[in-house]
Amino acid sequence: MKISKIYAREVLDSRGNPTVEAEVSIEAPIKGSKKIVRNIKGRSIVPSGASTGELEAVELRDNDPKRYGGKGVSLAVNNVNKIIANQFTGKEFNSQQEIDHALIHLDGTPNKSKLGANAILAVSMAYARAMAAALDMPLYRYLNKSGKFTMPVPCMNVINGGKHADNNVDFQEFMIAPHNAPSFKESIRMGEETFHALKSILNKKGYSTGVGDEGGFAPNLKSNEEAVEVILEAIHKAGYTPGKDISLCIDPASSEMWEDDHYVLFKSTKEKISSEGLLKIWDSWIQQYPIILLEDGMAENDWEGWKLLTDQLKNKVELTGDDIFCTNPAILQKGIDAGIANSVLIKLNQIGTVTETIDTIEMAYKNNYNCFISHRSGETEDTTIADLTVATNAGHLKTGSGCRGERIAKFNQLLRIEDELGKSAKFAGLKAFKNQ
Ligand SMILES: C=C(OP(=O)(O)O)C(=O)O
Ligand SMILES: [Mg+2]
Repeated sequence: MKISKIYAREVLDSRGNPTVEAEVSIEAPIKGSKKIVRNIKGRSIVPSGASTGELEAVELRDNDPKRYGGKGVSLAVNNVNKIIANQFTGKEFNSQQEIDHALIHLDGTPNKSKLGANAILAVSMAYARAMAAALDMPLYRYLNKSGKFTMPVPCMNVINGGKHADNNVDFQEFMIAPHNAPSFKESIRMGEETFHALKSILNKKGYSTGVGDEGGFAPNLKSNEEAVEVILEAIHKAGYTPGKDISLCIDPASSEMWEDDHYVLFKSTKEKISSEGLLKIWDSWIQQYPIILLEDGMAENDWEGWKLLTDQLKNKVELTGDDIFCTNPAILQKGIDAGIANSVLIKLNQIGTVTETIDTIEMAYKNNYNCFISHRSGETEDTTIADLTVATNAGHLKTGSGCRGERIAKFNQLLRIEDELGKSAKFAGLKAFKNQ
């Protein structure tokens, strides 16, 4: 189908920073007629990270201090409106791969630094939406290749720390995974009930119930362990059993704690820890607490630490690589060859096209790695990741928790998808996680 228009504008993300929204219109034939066409428009918005991996595709920002402190996206928007629109309007593409490879070629750099991954991904995702609409199918069907659909366990980030909150908690994300449920709908209910119980526990203890970037609470606590302990208390208070009904996932975002050759608990005690020391912490946490997934347990530049971590814990929990892989198939291949991690975090804007994201997912599956689909800390109402999770049968995703609209948008989209699929979609449950 032919592209009739491509247009981008600057809109806002959940931190109030500008980001790129693109609209792609295509000429779709009306059923039964080859000549009469209708214009179908797809629209999508790109999210933005704060604790980013060094090798992520380039998010093009203006660097003009007078606009959003240098974070404007007018260069990326112009690249869509001037360069991509000029090249692609009137052109016909036969598949998502074809347009995405044309975008990669037009950019011509290895990390999408010329046009910006934010410009490229906005167009790639908007094209996917336009195509899905033109083919009269939901996005999750358009992105699906297997004919099978799985509803994911929502890993809900209920305590925020690290770079995502102004508190004293060093580790970035403390998530609950309500896996002992018959459906996504019930799983979300269990998660939200726990979230509400956590709020009342924090209140009673005199802690703040203000929230961080991803919607989890962001209290000042006595220690990082206390974050886990109040969550376990909340699971009990909500009427569930930790480990049996709801387990924990942790993303300490270790790259943020990495300084040359050691880690620093940069927000609490300022203590310095070696890779071996950090591994000891994870090993004892996994023995003490019902943790089923540890993301970025080591830093992106500490491949030796990652190897130690993988060798010691790969048969116990899911070890997900975020900053270390950056959703990049070439880097993931290196990780597979080196025996690092057993799961990969999937963020569309780390790599910059829908096609490359799916390439990474397929490579992971072929090598017996899990895929954990993820939002960014700067999000919008765009719900592409909800459809992507169901389409790729990833079985689990993280998209924040209970009280911020840009996170709820993904939950609501998953509720819609489950409702629409009815019995044909199975809830992933605990087996979505490696080693469970
Ligand atoms: C979602 C994350 O944060 P950000 O979007 O800030 O990279 C993460 O580190 O997994
Ligand atoms: Mg992470």
